[in-house]
Amino acid sequence: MKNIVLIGFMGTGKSSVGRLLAEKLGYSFVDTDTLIEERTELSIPQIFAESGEDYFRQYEKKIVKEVCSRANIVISTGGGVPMFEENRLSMKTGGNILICLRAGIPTIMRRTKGRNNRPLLKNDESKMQSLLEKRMPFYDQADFMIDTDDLTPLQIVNEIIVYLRRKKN
Ligand SMILES: Nc1ncnc2c1ncn2[C@@H]1O[C@H](COP(=O)(O)OP(=O)(O)O)[C@@H](O)[C@H]1O
Ligand SMILES: O=C(O)C1=C[C@@H](OP(=O)(O)O)[C@@H](O)[C@H](O)C1
Ligand SMILES: [Mg+2]
Repeated sequence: MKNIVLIGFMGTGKSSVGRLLAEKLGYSFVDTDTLIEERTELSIPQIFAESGEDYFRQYEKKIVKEVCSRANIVISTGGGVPMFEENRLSMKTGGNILICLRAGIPTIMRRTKGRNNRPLLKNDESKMQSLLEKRMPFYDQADFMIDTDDLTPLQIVNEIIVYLRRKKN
């Protein structure tokens, strides 16, 4: 069976929704950031600080390729993953289903405020807006998109399950 891959900007809920979706579907769950942290034994901010973003992106590409070639897993990606052609190819391999979670800037600010685990998020609304705009065309390549502003993680999971059932029939 194919994998279900969640993409989207930071704070849209990929990690939390992915875990819950996997539970509901009886699939395994992999979060690419968590796997990178486990393999390197470093936190994401430590990797950025010690080795730089380019090193992180190379490592991320290897991890994305590896997990996307597996089966029956829900994969939550980091927000930068769809920006790279190599990752887009890895994610589409074997007919994986790509689901994009969306949220507006106020929601993203609210959900990520007070956390310092995202080195690219500087609590600057206009920078966030321009990064989101730059990335939007790549997020839009997903098979299915959900606006998460007014939904709980459980409601989002239910919407995804309805979509998957409809797609199957
Ligand atoms: N639909 C939602 N409603 C309210 N809070 C949410 C929702 N989705 C995620 N969150 C919260 O927002 C924060 C960021 O979510 P996370 O899953 O880490 O996002 P991402 O992996 O996309 O960066 C977490 O504290 C999470 O509990
Ligand atoms: O958008 C990005 O470039 C990033 C998003 C983060 O993951 P989340 O989207 O899960 O926050 C993490 O991979 C890293 O901080 C870089
Ligand atoms: Mg995440």
